[in-house]
Order: sequence, then C-alpha cells, then structure tokens
Amino acid sequence: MIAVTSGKGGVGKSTLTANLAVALAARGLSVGLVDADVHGFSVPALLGLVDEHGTAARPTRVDDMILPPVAHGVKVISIGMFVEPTEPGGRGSSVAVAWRGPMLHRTLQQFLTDVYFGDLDVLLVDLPPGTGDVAISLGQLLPNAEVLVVTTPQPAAADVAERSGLVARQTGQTVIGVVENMAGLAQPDGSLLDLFGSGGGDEVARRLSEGVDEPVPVVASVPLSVALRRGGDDGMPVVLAEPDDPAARAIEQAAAFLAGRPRSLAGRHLDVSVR
Ligand SMILES: Nc1ncnc2c1ncn2[C@@H]1O[C@H](COP(=O)(O)OP(=O)(O)OP(=O)(O)O)[C@@H](O)[C@H]1O
Repeated sequence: MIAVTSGKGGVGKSTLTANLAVALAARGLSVGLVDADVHGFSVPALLGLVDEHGTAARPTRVDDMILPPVAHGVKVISIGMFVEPTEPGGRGSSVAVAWRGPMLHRTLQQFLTDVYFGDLDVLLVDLPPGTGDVAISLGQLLPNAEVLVVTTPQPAAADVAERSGLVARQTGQTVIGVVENMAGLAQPDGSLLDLFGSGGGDEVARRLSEGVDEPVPVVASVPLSVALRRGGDDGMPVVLAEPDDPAARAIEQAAAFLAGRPRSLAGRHLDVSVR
C-alpha cells in the first residue's frame, strides 16, 4: 500500500500516480489504484476510463462487492465513478463534491473495504493535495501505508511538501521516497530550461531524512514533458504511449524502485483499521 501525497495541488501527483500504476502493471505486478482525491478526481480520465460525455466507467456490483474497472492492467476505483458529470463533455472532475470530513472518511473506508481488488502486489492511493481530512483519515485507516511525496523543483514548494510527509509520519505511516516533478525541460540546443527552479526534490528528501533511521531518497526527477501531459489528456499514459520520452524513463525509474521493495499484499488482508 503506497499513498502518494503532495503539499499543494497541481504538482502532477495524479498524473504520476496513474503512470506509476500502469508502469508497475506492465512489469507483471497486480496493481490497484484508489483515487482518493475526492474533490479533484482525475484518475479515470488519465487512464482513459471516461467516455466522450465525460462519464467515468462504472464499477460492477456483485452482491455487496464492488468490482473495479480495469485500465491498462490496473484495477481502478474513484469517486468519479459514482457521480454524474455536471458539464456535458467534461472530464469527470467537473463534478463538485462538497463533502466534509466524516463523509470522506466513510467513502475512503468503503473504497478500502468493499471494493474487491483480489490479490494485489501493490495498491496505490492518490491522495488529495495538502494535509487535510483525507490524508489524516487515510493515516487512521491505513497506519501501515508507505508514502511517496511529490514536489516540484521550486525551493519554496519544499515547505508544504515536507509538511505533507510529516503529517503522514505522525499518523504512523512511513515516507519511503520523494518524486520531483516538473524538473528542467530539455531544449533543442541540449540545455535545460529550469522553469520551476531546481533542488526542491533534494531539499524535501533532506528534510524528511532528518531524525529518521533510514534516509528518504529522491526516487526520480521527472522533467516537464509535452508527451506526459498529452498522455494524460488522451487517457493513454506516457509510459505506454511514448516509453522513450525522458519523463516516461524517469517514471520507470520510480516504478523500478517501488517494484524492488519487499512487498506483497498477495493473500493478505488490507489491514484497514475501521473506527
Ligand atoms: N512533468 C510534467 N510535464 C508537463 N505537464 C505536466 C507534468 N506533470 C503534470 N503535468 C500537467 O500538470 C497538470 C496538473 O497535473 P495533475 O492533475 O496530475 O496534478 P495534481 O498534483 O494531481 O493536482 P491536484 O491534486 O490538484 O488534482 C496536468 O495538466 C498535467 O498534465
């Protein structure tokens, strides 16, 4: 169980989580993905699970069980699969979900207990940005989760990203790595354009390594990439659509790190602590 978090929105957390899930599935792992970004769910669209009307694929119900749709080998569940889009032709996330803490907590709990994922090697959870209700709920529901922190290279973003890692740690979760996204864009002349500065990933990793036994590494630095953005818009993740793109390679590096960790949810109950 790996939760992906970020200090603030728009840093590419959902895009990276979707690509990581697909990259892990392509390695032959059995992968589930929970889109817990209930206010800004975008995972169904990123994985091509939204039709031309903006309606996300529906899970199948069998008695009390919810069977998640499968996209590119990944079993996916999202709040976007349970609501109607407000704008025809929207991408699903235009639905305003104005839920407060207890409702979010119950939804997350239901996603983790009633959705039948079968035997999984990895379950990725896309958290909403920040340190709010859902992050804390997840910490309570899944105290054993491991956490990846996504940040941009901007040094100013390091504070909020660090805080999201610290909140995870306070609820007993383990921060296993930092992914830097939106790093330098390669120019035709070979130089790098550091649109969002540089060093943010290293800085967050350094701070989160303070006072813990195992240092927190930067597991990948993913450059700005038109192909990555396009893959998200098309519902065809860049790791499949354009695997030689530098962003796809960086995501593969993060996937290799995750795949190499000793983990198996196979045959294990998810260890959800219901309160
Ligand atoms: N490396 C990148 N290069 C170019 N565009 C990117 C990159 N990473 C993400 N993007 C684009 O940035 C936008 C925000 O990405 P995304 O929705 O994944 O962010 P997020 O952190 O999940 O945001 P939120 O949590 O607020 O929903 C998207 O349009 C996505 O295509």
